[in-house]
Amino acid sequence: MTGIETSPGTHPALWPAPTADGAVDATVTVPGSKSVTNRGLILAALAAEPGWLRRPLRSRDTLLMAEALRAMGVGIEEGVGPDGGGEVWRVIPAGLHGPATVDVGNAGTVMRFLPPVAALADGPVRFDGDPRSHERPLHGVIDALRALGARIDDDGRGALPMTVHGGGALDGGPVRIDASSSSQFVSALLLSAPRFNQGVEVRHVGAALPSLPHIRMTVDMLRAAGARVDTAEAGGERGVWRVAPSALLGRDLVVEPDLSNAAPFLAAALVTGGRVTIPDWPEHTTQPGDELRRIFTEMGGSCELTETGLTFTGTGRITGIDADLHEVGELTPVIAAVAALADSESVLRGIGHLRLHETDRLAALAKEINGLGGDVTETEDSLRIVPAPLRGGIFHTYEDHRLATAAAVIGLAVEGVQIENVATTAKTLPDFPGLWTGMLDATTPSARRA
Ligand SMILES: O=C(O)C1=C[C@@H](OP(=O)(O)O)[C@@H](O)[C@H](O)C1
Ligand SMILES: C=C(OP(=O)(O)O)C(=O)O
Repeated sequence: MTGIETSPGTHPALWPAPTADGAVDATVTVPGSKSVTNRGLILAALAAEPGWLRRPLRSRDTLLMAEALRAMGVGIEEGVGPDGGGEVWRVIPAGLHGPATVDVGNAGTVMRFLPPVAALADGPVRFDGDPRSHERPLHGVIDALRALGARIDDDGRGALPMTVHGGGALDGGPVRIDASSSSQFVSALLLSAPRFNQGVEVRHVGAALPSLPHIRMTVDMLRAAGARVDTAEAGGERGVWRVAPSALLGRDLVVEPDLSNAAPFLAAALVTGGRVTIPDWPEHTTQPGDELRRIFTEMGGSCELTETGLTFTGTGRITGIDADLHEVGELTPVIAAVAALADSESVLRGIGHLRLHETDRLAALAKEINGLGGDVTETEDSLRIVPAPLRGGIFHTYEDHRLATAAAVIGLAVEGVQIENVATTAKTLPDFPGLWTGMLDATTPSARRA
């Protein structure tokens, strides 16, 4: 399938993935949600008054977002809350200015959510990022912004690098886009739309739209900031979202833990027959990671949501799963890792769009799990994972944070897994190796398996 190439002998640092010598029994405080933090930053930057983000995620993707907004004139002060209770960012909106340059890294949220903001700036904003950012689809945002009145120079591929020539305002209005390759096209247009002269009406045309929970997150956060949004769920047309022009409120937003980044830790409970508690798991949330409760329960564990958080308990026995992950695609790598350790076959469906994520995740997962002796086959939009005895070896990660955390899950049960460039986890999870070894250190001898 799509070529995932590795050149022998050029491995950036290899991290020996720790094996678990017993059942984990730990409480793991997972840092804030990437998706909530980056939406929170945009909405606060576009508001009519200052706002706060409490417990924001401080990782590569969110720092790139903050830096880009600062480059356009927004004030973002990073500090500690008055009660000493964790990090707080104060966001002070200001007129949006160009010329500015934006480094998007390999952050989908930065490369898609910021061009509509840049269209409101009063000068040119140049966008560029990691080599992979040139390959990730952006046409939905570029074409839509042009249709809504923006001037954009790109090289004609509908991808980065590009310059958005902000004109100080944008007409807005109705627009049709094909967002089947990324839900972030829709979220991008909706987030800035209260500041467009006519708001926006986005109509998705094309094949099925992935990651609907992330669009719900956009809609919920817009409404919480005072925007008026019409959706199919509120009685509107299917595949159509309308945002009215309005001022946005400055909020005091507490960022939820990143439930997708809780995945490897919950998986550790499943794989080792142990128990992991994630504090502050929200009772209601739009984060796709909430689906892990159902998915990992089906794979053999059980979970309990209490005031302390979510406690997930495994039995040490893992059952394969047949699951459509179209709406929760970013959970796939860790679920695939667990499936590779299961005692029956798994099929993960509806995930063709993952070929356009940080790397081609279907090709990368198949190649790397098979490199350890696994039996994974890909179709254009699915993975079939058949149990097979795994052995140690190098797990390449292709600068994909979720490939690295997936490898760590396999490493719990398989001796000698070496993870290439584990530092790539910093895209969304600061100090993953520290959190991971901390979880394993907290394994109590009484909880260890015989
Ligand atoms: O809006 C968001 O915060 C996200 C939407 C999803 O993107 P796609 O729809 O491109 O999969 C998800 O995979 C990504 O990690 C975060
Ligand atoms: C797809 C992902 O990220 P991005 O926001 O870069 O699209 C992800 O985090 O799994």
